[in-house]
Amino acid sequence: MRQLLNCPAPAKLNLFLHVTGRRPDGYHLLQTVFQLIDRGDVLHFTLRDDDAIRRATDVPGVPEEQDLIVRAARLLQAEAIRRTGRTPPGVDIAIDKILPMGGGLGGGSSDAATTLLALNALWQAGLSRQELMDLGLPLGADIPFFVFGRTAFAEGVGEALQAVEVPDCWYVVIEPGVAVPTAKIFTSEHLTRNTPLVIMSDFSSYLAKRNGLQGFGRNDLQQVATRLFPPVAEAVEWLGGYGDARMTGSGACVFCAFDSEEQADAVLAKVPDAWTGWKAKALRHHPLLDMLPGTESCEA
Ligand SMILES: C[C@](O)(CO)[C@H](O)COP(=O)(O)OP(=O)(O)OC[C@H]1O[C@@H](n2ccc(N)nc2=O)[C@H](O)[C@@H]1O
Ligand SMILES: Nc1ncnc2c1ncn2[C@@H]1O[C@H](COP(=O)(O)OP(=O)(O)OP(=O)(O)O)[C@@H](O)[C@H]1O
Repeated sequence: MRQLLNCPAPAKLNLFLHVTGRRPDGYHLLQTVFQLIDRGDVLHFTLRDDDAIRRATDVPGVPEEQDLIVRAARLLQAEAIRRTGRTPPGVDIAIDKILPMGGGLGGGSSDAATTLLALNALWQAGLSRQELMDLGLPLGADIPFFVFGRTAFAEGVGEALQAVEVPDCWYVVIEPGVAVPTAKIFTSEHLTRNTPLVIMSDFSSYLAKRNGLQGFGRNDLQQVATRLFPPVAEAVEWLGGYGDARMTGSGACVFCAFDSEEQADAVLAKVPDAWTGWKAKALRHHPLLDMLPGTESCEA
């Protein structure tokens, strides 16, 4: 019987995001804390009788050949052949796309990371977590974090990761209804690229002192995104009435942390109809990691 695996691809929030410099290749040096949350896409992997890799679901605006899921699967297949001399079986990959594209929630990157983790197990390709992170990085700066799979303080372009403890909490997230192209924000002449460096313990001791997530640092991409995309500015302003609301990634989504689910529910009930709003719980680690390395790990 052909093996079917159903695997989660959770979203991330950037609790703060500082742009600290720019590399000669144009990529930006960042400092950020990545937080996984319990909302995301779900991917379904079904092995094939041949060696083809196919996407089984149409994703509007993303041709199959450009889909990060397909590109990640092909990269891993080539690496598995190089290592073992054998071609692993092909796979059909269906996707329940929940996360908005251009939302700053890292949906495409998380899909790609889940593909790497799931196929590495399914194919018994034997790559270590670090090797999967290295393989994913050229496809997207957020992919190593999703493979790493724990709340993390990140530097470099997001690939230098250290696990960090943050308090459990709930988030209200607003989708302002626009898609923000990441490159457009990073290439803006208005972007500040010289935020002073912090060290991880600055963040940790701030949390310990304040006993909560509100207020450390800022998102340096927010000023540019809100100027170019007014609905993002409106969402920041509205949610800011209930706490320290800020944008995740390069936008468009805006979030605010709450200590309890009840507090999150109370704010969610007031979100204007023009926007999509939802709540999510902070995850300490990626749900797939409980399940790996055995393929039996994914919910079948
Ligand atoms: C802003 C973040 O969401 C923070 O988590 C990520 O750094 C963005 O990661 P991503 O969407 O995976 O971005 P990529 O697909 O790697 O890059 C898209 C484009 O954004 C710009 N980019 C991205 C990441 C980075 N550290 N510096 C950049 O300048 C580059 O122009 C790049 O061509
Ligand atoms: N499987 C995929 N899911 C979503 N987007 C994909 C996928 N494959 C490729 N893409 C491309 O990647 C772009 C960014 O999508 P993604 O959902 O990762 O955005 P994002 O949430 O803004 O990410 P980030 O937080 O990393 O900036 C999309 O606009 C799309 O063109």
